[in-house]
Amino acid sequence: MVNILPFFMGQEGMSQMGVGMAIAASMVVLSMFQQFLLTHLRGYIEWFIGKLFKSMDPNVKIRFTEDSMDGSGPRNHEAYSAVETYLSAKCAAQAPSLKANSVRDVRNPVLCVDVGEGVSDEFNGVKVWWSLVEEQGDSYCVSRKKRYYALKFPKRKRDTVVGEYLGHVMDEGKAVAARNRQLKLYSNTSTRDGDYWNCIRDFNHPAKFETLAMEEERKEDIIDDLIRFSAGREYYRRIGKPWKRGYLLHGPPGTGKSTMIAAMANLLSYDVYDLELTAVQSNADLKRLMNRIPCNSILVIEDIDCSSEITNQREKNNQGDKGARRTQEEVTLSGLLNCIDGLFSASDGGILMVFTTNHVELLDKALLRTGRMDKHIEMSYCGFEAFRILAKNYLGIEEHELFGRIEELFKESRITPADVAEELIARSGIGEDRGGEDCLNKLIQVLEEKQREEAEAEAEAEAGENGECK
Ligand SMILES: Nc1ncnc2c1ncn2[C@@H]1O[C@H](COP(=O)(O)OP(=O)(O)OP(=O)(O)O)[C@@H](O)[C@H]1O
Repeated sequence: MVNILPFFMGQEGMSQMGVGMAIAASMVVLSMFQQFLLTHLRGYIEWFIGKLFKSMDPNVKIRFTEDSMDGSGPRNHEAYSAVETYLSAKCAAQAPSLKANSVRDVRNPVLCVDVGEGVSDEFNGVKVWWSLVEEQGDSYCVSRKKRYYALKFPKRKRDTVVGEYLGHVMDEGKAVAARNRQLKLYSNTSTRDGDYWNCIRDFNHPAKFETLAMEEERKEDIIDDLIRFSAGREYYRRIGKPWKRGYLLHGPPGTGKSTMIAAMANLLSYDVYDLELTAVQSNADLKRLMNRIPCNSILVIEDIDCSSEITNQREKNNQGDKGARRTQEEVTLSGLLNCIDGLFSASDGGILMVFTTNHVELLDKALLRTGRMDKHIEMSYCGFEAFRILAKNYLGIEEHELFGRIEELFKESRITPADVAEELIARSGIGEDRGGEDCLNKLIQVLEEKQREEAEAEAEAEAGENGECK
């Protein structure tokens, strides 16, 4: 192709055009440089101003992120959940806008603040402020929003907040979560391959200590003991003993032993491991089962006297009638004692053992001793104080003119709380619907009847004795 530009523009024109192009190019380079410089300078200035503001800010901020998107792993989520549960109680009272989250294995929905909302808290005189923040995800995952709880507190209180308050939030959050947990009931199953625990169902027994018919003072003593036990992490660590405690509930049938176990589980929020001793095949299987009981659980062995190998075995051994017969394929008293002694719980929580029997006199003394059965509770016939609780539970009656007569009768006749409950329950639609007063009159009749029977039995026994004497 022929270059015709010099023909039209001449040599001078050409050199002017070269200068123009050079100027244009340098303008472009300059503007690019300016843009580059400005962007970096702006970034630097922003960073500097941010730093300056931060250094002037009298508060410190800590983030608790929702999940491990930042690579900090599952422990991060544990802290987030603990904060959320801890704050749920504060939120209910303070936050204007709340969200209810349904959480797996938790009975009630967990309330939390809505995004952008906050709640305040106070600890040892230090006021702190919590808020829930939501941020857009990073460039790789823009659609995924990132959430975190931001804790703001005064810089000068850093030691108290970091050193004490955060530990308090974690402990309290975990404790609240444990309290709200859906309890489970487990039972042992025997197979050809050995024995194992089977979750039968959710444990939803409604029994509570408030509704348990028992003298107030004894109830308070038991509640106090249980609460001290469940909060005994430091105590058991200090004295160097496994975190476990044994209860023996003894008394006639229908005096509330099973009801008390349910009340204990509900009070402590412990799962229940109901051990059917007669179904366990050997000492080795028993040991395996016991070792699989997690902390924060109640191990229940009901009617322990009904296991023939367990009751007063030492006496039998001394007489030599059982020792020779015993093989490895059965649970023995010494096997049970070893398992109880070897039961070990981690420092995360305790294990409560509860044994029940209708015949405490049949139990071997080795089983009854402290360390195995630390607290013996006699569940006995219904007294007037216990009756008052039942009347309140079943009839909603706290005072009545018939109470005087009932009190007198309770002094003279023996009736179990289960039998009293049976008389009072009729009003709640089970059986014929009687009024509260009718129920009390019926109870009086039953008590009078019992009194008569007991008097007759006594008279007969006396007559028998006199006859023998003659
Ligand atoms: N102390 C009590 N307080 C409240 N209710 C009770 C009490 N004792 C018994 N009851 C009532 O009687 C029923 C039977 O009681 P429970 O099964 O707890 O007795 P138990 O002592 O375990 O009997 P068993 O030795 O036969 O197993 C319960 O469902 C409960 O309604």
